[in-house]
Amino acid sequence: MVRAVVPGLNKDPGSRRLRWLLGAFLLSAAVHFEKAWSFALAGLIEQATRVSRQQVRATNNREVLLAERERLEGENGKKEGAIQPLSWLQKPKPPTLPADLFKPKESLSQTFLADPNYIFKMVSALDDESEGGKRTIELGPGTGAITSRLWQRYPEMIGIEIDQRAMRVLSRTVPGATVIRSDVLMVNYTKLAELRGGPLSIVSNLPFHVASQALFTLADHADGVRSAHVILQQEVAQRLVAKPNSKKYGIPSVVFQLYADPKILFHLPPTAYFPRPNVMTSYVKLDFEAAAERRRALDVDPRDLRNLTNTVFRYRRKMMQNSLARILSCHTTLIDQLPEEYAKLRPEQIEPWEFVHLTQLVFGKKEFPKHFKRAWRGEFGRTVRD
Ligand SMILES: C[S@@+](CC[C@H](N)C(=O)[O-])C[C@H]1O[C@@H](n2cnc3c(N)ncnc32)[C@H](O)[C@@H]1O
Repeated sequence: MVRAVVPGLNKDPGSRRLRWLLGAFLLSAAVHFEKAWSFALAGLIEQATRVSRQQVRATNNREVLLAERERLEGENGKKEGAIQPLSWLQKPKPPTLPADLFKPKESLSQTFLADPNYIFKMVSALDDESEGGKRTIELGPGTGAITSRLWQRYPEMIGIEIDQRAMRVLSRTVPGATVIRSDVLMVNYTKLAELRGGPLSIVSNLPFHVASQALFTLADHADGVRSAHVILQQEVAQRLVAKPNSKKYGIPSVVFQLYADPKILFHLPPTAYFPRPNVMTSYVKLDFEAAAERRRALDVDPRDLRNLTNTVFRYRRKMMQNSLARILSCHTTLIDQLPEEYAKLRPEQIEPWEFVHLTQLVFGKKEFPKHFKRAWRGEFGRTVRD
């Protein structure tokens, strides 16, 4: 065959090797051509099969969806009607952050408010009257969901944020706002109030992991704080307002009902945030100004009051005489043993003002002030023990 294709090769005896090479080349070309052809054929077949499989799947989906729609329409009494697009069954998408924002950190409790209606309601509830709102302080402004609206109303406000990434975004979303990089637990609110010319109005969607600590920090600086409007987990909010003889009654109930008048203003569902928390939340007002007179009349060292409540609530199920035994034996107190009226009670049965009385007895403070008794008489439906 090679001789026929290249006739000149026959005459040259030295070209025998060349003839063999040419023959081998033509043979391998034929084999490769066949292989390539079968590959191409296999590819075409595979693609055709995939398309038909997709079609089958799509048909199945459509049938399932239509069947589901008919079922639901039947349940709702709508037997007939125009065919709706299949997307009607899809759940609404949760709100997302704009593409250029960072990934929220769980360790910083970064659940950002995403519902403008709740933000509007939150800001509307504020009543700071300082010049330009210079005493308005936002704790943890994050990417500026609240700040952008707050700043329009209070251009002299200050934000306190720990995350530098959030601060970078804030400098773009609310360029005019002043934000300090700090930990909200480390701020000296008394000093800040002095610098801003009076008690502060705090507003915050508090990071959950430090929410209680942040509130106790504010209580420690109660005279430097006018009010705190804060979002808390509903569970924590309910503990602030719980009354004696209930499961939720505890240390926060005693401290904040004495130091600020806590009030739940409204609740927010998880859908108001991105990412969604798996708990309900509440917007709470703590009115430190309204409770100022009472706070001053308490006449106890707040640390003593805290020490006592912490001790007794650590042993919720124990009677006071047992849980306080160690304090009574360790400290030089005005009393050797608890008065009868308290001894057999459990901490959850004792009202906030009675904890003040107890602190004064145990830690040797002044006589329980008469006007204080009057102020509290009947407020919790009980009369003062004499
Ligand atoms: C629940 S997010 C609220 C963000 C924003 N205010 C909003 O509502 O969308 C809490 C914010 O507090 C910040 N944060 C967390 N721990 C903090 C701390 N110890 N001190 C200051 N800011 C903190 C987080 O970085 C985050 O921006």
